[in-house]
Amino acid sequence: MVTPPYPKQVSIFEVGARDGLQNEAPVSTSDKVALIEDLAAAGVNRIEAASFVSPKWVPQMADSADVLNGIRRHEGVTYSALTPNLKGLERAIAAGADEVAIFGAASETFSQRNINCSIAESLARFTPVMALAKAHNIKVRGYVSCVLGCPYEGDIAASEVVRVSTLLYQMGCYEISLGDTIGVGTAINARKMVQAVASEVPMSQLALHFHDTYGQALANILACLETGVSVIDSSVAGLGGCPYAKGASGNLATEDLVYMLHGLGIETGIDIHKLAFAGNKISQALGRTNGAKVARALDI
Ligand SMILES: CC(C)(COP(=O)([O-])OP(=O)([O-])OC[C@H]1O[C@@H](n2cnc3c(N)ncnc32)[C@H](O)[C@@H]1OP(=O)([O-])[O-])[C@@H](O)C(=O)NCCC(=O)NCCSC(=O)C[C@@](C)(O)CC(=O)[O-]
Repeated sequence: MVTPPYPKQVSIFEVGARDGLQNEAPVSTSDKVALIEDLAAAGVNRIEAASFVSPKWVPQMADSADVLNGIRRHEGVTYSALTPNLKGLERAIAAGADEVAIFGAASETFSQRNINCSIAESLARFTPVMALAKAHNIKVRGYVSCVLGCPYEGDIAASEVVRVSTLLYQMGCYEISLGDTIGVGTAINARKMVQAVASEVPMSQLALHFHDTYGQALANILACLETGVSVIDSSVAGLGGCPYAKGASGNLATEDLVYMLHGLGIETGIDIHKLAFAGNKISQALGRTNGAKVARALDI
């Protein structure tokens, strides 16, 4: 069923418990723990579970250490955490994160508003984070925000996306996740952006992280799959948004992504019914409807 040039397999990096819940009404630590365990039970093997940022900036993530300490670890599952600086990394190490992520931006203004420093300052701040992570044998992922547009600056030059992605890769990030933070991208632009970054960073080290604000994420991902990219970030139940990007909706819902991929004959290792169960449960805890169209249609 898989027709070249689509990959046979896609690795899904689930960000609902972090990118999703950081921008939802607060839920209890036990609801977060249950979500992460439900995701693992559904076959999700890469889960961003925590964020060791300033609790003053993002109070929803203040209990990240308790979350990581509270989960029963499933074999073969990687539990990841955001770490903006050394203090974040030290907290993540103490809490037993398997891997961490640093996050920069291709937009100066977004960088200032999100992490309170310029792009250059952020890269300097990441250098000791990379060194300490290396000393602890912890893999580091790199995010680049605003790859297809910025809430403050509008269009972002592809050359800037390539520059920041390349610097993070050269610093030692094993994977670069390209964030359409406010979901403004469309298919051809998205594909061109990925191809531009792939001229400097190997395609096998790239991931897509597309928010669905304008309902374009699935189309954009389909267009980008043709480039050979095979890692996709998504958020169960379409949870979340971005605290510094007004109007941004959540990442593409994992249920909708998995449905499309399985329809194309692309393997994910995920049981869509168990996934929808996980999404319904956290949606109930939040008192909102499940944002995944597929989960609503499956009616579990
Ligand atoms: C980066 C900082 C910390 C700089 O924040 P700052 O205020 O410039 O930092 P500071 O070094 O001056 O420290 C100020 C205070 O914060 C504390 N602090 C400092 N660091 C930490 C830490 N790690 N953990 C806990 N506390 C910390 C520090 O100890 C101090 O405490 P005080 O002395 O005032 O009591 C802040 O701006 C911050 O936390 N920003 C995070 C913003 C965030 O989480 N945004 C959302 C995630 S990014 C995203 O969602 C996009 C992504 C990745 O999904 C991709 C996409 O969609 O585009």
